[in-house]
Amino acid sequence: MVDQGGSGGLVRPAEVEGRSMVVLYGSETGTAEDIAVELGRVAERLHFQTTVDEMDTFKLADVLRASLVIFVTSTTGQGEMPKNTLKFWKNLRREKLNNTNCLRSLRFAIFGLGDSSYQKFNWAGRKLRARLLQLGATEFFRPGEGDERHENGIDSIYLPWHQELKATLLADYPLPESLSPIPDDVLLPPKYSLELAPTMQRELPTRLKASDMARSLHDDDESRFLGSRNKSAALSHVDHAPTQADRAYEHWIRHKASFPADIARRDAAFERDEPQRYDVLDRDNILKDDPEKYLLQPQPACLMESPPDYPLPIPEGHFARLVRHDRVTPADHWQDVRHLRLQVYVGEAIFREVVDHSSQLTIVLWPKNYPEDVQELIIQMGWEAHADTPLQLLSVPRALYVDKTRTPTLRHLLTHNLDFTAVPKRSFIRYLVHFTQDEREQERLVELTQTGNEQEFYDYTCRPRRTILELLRDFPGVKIPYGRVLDLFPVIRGREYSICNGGLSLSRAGSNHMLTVELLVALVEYKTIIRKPRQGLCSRYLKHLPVGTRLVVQLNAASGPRLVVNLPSMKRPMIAVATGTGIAPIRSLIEDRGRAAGDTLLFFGCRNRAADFHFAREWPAYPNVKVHAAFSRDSIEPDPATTTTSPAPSDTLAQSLELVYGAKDTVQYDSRKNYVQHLIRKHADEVGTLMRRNPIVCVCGNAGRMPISVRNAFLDALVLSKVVGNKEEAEKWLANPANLTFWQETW
Ligand SMILES: Cc1cc2nc3c(=O)[nH]c(=O)nc-3n(C[C@H](O)[C@H](O)[C@H](O)COP(=O)(O)O)c2cc1C
Repeated sequence: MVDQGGSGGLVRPAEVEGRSMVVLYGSETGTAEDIAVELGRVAERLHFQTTVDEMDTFKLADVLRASLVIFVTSTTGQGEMPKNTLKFWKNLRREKLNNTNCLRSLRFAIFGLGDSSYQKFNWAGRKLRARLLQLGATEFFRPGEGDERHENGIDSIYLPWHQELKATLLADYPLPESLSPIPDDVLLPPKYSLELAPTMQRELPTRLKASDMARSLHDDDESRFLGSRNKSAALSHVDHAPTQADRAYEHWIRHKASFPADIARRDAAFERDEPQRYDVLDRDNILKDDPEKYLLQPQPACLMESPPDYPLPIPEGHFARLVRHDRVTPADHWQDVRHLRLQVYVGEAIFREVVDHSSQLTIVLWPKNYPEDVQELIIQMGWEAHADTPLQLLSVPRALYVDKTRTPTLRHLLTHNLDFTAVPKRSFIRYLVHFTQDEREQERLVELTQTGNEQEFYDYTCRPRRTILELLRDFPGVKIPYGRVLDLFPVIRGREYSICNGGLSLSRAGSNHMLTVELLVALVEYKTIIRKPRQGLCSRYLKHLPVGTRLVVQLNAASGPRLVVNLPSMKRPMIAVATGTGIAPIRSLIEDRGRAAGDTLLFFGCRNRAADFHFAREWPAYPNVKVHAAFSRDSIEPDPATTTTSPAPSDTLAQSLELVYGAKDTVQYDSRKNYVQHLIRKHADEVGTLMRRNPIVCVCGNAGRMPISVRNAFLDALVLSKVVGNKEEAEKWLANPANLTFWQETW
């Protein structure tokens, strides 16, 4: 019988004086964090007193207290440090530390994670390492650089690196004779823990327990209100009786710091109202202001029971409500793209900032799990008896947002906080060996994670994008103790999207300090060898999200320079390149710059004119915006400048490039394709004219090849339009910030 709390029969690391390890990570989407946690486990097995945490939680002085420090960081943006390292990194870069040798007592190792399709491969790790060495720190082990592009992903480099690290640690920091390392097959105590709440606490939320998980937020808050009213009545014998709706609403507001109560009261009417379903058609310019509404298909029917829209206590979060949800690509198109509109309460300060400055914003949404998936997992694991019992959380991962004013249940954590539809990591599978009595299952789980079987592990997990829930279905003997869920399951992370509107369309509903934020989201769906279509958690969540759903979101400034700061910046010419949903931040910029903006050249790439030429009907409303669209799957349209006896337009271009470069193979030019880079070359004269006028140049869309091809096309266009004489000069010209302001947002 597996111990459900999961705390029996554990071996703890011994306390050896002066033997301590700190593992600090910087991570955007959890990969580096996972590796840091695994390295922490390695250190614990070698009896180091170990701490694993985000870089930003540590001061330099704290770092110096540990005998050894391992840094694990991914690279984000264009060679940038992850968000949760920025404070630490800023401290480390202070000028006054230069030439002080202040880190001479620090002994460190570093593992960087990156993707070699980015120009600045692993730059975060490299920058960090260079600075640590500059400040006198000593590297006790060679640096590692994992590459997502490698055949087996980061593991191809990480696995041998961490084996070697382990051997180095044992050799250079030997254990006292009385101690030996804790073997890999022995279970360590959980890092995070929870237990059933004491009976008194359990009694308070019984009304919550009894209610259905799919209830609305109002019901939920009402229960919470009634729960807390019972509690205060028991304590003070005072029982007020305001209307339930008012109390529930007040309760909701008071718990959310970023939403000032006075604004909340004023906006109470909005909260109670149904979302407006019909346009007032006699409003001026309704068709012009909202043209996309009249092109779209009806909102898809919600086929699944939605997760409850309980608001998570997200730091610096804002309340939002989904007010429109449309699929914008035809049902038979390969890609399901959604246009969402949210009303977001931001408070006066942020509202002013957005109105006064630009809307180069991103929005972060936290997806949730569907009740039917949660129920399946509960049954599969045999957690029915405890699923709705209030829990006491003793220690939780940093990114787990739970409302401290209530005792959550296991079902609540599985719905709102834990991601069991993620692809299982190796450490997860290794853990499971302890939780099945079936020898064949144990054998198979060990086999999957053994050194040398990386290919098999990838074939089972990453390639088919098998989820944790599916893996658990394959191993019915595995029964994870509920006490281990925080240790085993990854935390649901927010997903960041560029907003796709700006200017007045963002802030016109401004009387209540409410922004109307639009998103253009391509739902991620894969076909793999597993028959069931694969979906990312957020895509699955968004796909069925009904209008009216309430969410808590974060708004962040997008990376890179502010492009619309004053009138002169709006009057600057702009060359924008976007592919697919990369048009989102560009549309936002175009709306911000308004109709009197400087000349704008937009190169847009998608598959078909009819299916995914997003916002096509809006562009003619902007007199200074000229659009060149490349439809990669439509046959190339005939160029009126050429006759049937002339070479195809692309061939003509190839010839002119040959003239410039002297030989065909010196340019990466594919004469039979129709992508944005080909249009940039084709319209080199227009590009050159704007390039001469100190433009803003933006590239948004897929990471990987696209930005590199676009850059090459710009180099060619600079030569073709005679801005410079040759490609070397073009390289220098493009790199000089005096010639242009460059902004890239790729993902
Ligand atoms: C938006 C974005 C930007 C990225 N930029 C870079 C980059 O400039 N250089 C690089 O080597 N890798 C880059 N990567 C790859 C990540 O570093 C890599 O996927 C890593 O495994 C992510 O780890 P994390 O989940 O801990 O953040 C980028 C990934 C994303 C999603």
